[in-house]
Amino acid sequence: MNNVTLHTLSACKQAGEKFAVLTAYDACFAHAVSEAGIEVILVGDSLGMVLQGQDSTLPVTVDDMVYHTQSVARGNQGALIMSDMPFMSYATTELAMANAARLMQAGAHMVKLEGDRWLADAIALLSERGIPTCAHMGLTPQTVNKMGGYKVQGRDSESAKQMIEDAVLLEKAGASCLLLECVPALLAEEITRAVEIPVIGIGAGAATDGQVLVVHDMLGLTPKRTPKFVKNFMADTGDVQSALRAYAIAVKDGSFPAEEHTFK
Ligand SMILES: Nc1nc(=O)c2c([nH]1)NC[C@@H]1CN(c3ccc(C(=O)N[C@@H](CCC(=O)O)C(=O)O)cc3)CN21
Ligand SMILES: CC(C)C(=O)C(=O)O
Ligand SMILES: [Mg+2]
Repeated sequence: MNNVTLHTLSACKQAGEKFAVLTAYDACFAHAVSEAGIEVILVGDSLGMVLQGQDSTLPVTVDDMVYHTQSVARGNQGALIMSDMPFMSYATTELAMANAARLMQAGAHMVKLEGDRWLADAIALLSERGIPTCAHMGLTPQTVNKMGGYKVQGRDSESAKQMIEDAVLLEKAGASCLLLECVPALLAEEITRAVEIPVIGIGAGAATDGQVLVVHDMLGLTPKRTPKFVKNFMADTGDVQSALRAYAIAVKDGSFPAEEHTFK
């Protein structure tokens, strides 16, 4: 695969072609995921739960994210690397600048921040300084204590309207990408149409421009109950490389996510 850039993702959106995203936290998975034709690798702070056994993403540090981003960058074969900024590492614009710089120097091509309109200042600053950003909206796991659990967001008309406005506002502030987690499919579709930047979904229906899953979930390796939006691609394939390819194909041909993976 040729090197994937932000331009590749925008071109996908314009052509109506779907792109695939998976997490990877180490060189081995980064190699396998990028070789399978998956456009974007997410070095997610979900590594706190998946690798460290924590019960939320809050304990993950910038040092953890730097270590895993460096490992992923060494194994990567041409995918775009997006790294999560962990809890409180972008609480002020100064913190955001210093910590995003560390992730970019570790090998990220873009950083992801969780929030809504309050992210505008940090996104504007990072973008002006040459760091592309993805705004992660909807279910934002770093605010699990405020949300009172991992719950679908944007179900009432007021919060849905607010989410659409905030998505447009963050695009205007300079966001290069959006990620929508656990929102009703119709709302995700409306947001995807309302912005020109590519939109990645997880538990957000089939209308977003890209789809993401945690790689351990789609390989059936997660010991706990997995969320509704997860499909085990290992079940019908039997080996890791085939499962990764089957996921890439299913995202591109629109067969994943299906109705059963989607919130109404
Ligand atoms: N292994 C793993 N996979 C993930 O997708 C993931 C992580 N870890 N850690 C960080 C966050 C946490 N995420 C989660 C965790 C639980 C639900 C969940 O249980 N959702 C309910 C929806 C409940 C409702 O209807 O409001 C579900 O039934 O799927 C969703 C996202 C997504 N991320
Ligand atoms: C679940 C995805 C979107 C994420 O942010 C992560 O893996 O940390
Ligand atoms: Mg995350």
